Amino acid sequence: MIYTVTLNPSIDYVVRLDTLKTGSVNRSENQDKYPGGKGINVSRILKRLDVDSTALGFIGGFTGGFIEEALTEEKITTRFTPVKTDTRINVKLKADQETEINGQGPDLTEQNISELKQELSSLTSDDLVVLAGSIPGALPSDFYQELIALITKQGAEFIIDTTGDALLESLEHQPLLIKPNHHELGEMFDTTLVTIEDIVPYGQELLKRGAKNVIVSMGKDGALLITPDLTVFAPPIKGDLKNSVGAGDSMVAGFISQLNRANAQSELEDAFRYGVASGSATAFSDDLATKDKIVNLLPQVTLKILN
Ligand SMILES: Nc1ncnc2c1ncn2[C@@H]1O[C@H](COP(=O)(O)OP(=O)(O)O)[C@@H](O)[C@H]1O
Ligand SMILES: O=P(O)(O)OC[C@H]1O[C@](O)(COP(=O)(O)O)[C@@H](O)[C@@H]1O
Repeated sequence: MIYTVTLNPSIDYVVRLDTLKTGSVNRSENQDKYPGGKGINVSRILKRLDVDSTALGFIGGFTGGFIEEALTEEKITTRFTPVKTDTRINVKLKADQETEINGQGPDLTEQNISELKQELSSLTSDDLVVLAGSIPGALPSDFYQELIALITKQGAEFIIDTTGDALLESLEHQPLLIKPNHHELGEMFDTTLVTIEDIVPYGQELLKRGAKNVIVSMGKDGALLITPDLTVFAPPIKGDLKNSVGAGDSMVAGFISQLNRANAQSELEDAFRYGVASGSATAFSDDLATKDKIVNLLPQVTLKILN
């Protein structure tokens, strides 16, 4: 079974307007509300690709209720830990540029924390846990380390999609996949990465530190897959950008959807192909991508083997 853990879910409130004038009253053209948070997005795309998962995490208040209902409507299994304060609302402003305001996160009690850990207490070596997104301020910054200890003790695998020290500290526990974007990768090493030649050595460094596979996403400039046996570049697919929120999560989900854990080279290449199609399909959609959109883009994915 695949479990996704979203410690800090959100309603993504997408507001579309022509231009955004700060310091003035702006009128939106239209707006939408979507269940969000990185693990939840992974569960939503997996479902669309006919792969079941169970969504875990902290959820609370009327905003949490909206998310649970939306996921139930999409037939996604949830086993969220209920908390007293409201799940955050993240504001995504789509004007000539995309601007995001991501909220803090709910207050959590010791009881909430142990209930979430309890959900991870009966994993087996057949299970894969996706840890994705920011850690709410109410939790210690090394909270993912605590979850990783629980997961690996039971022989389950994990994928982690987060940033900074939380990501770097996870590497020695050999995540099956990590997927920083090139800005996040640069920040981790206190540098700026632009070209493929800049990025590859840092991706390889993440492998050396323990990651089993690394994808470095580069937004409209494509993506790199770096494994111990191959380095592959996927040039960007051309299309009209509608919404880049969730493109990275879609890429992770597309990749996972094709893994049957044999880890063969061709399997990783196919998984990467699905990842790229899923990321781009979401970038070209208002909400997360549909299966049709992903499958239609697959023939446009080209892979350039760099070694
Ligand atoms: N404007 C775009 N055009 C084409 N593909 C895109 C675009 N934005 C994102 N993608 C695809 O989705 C992937 C993930 O997007 P990215 O923005 O890098 O992730 P994140 O949301 O984690 O920052 C990219 O590597 C690319 O394959
Ligand atoms: O947990 P964080 O880092 O605040 O990110 C949460 C936000 O990221 C998203 O999951 C989108 O992530 P990506 O664009 O990286 O795929 C939104 O749904 C959500 O609002």
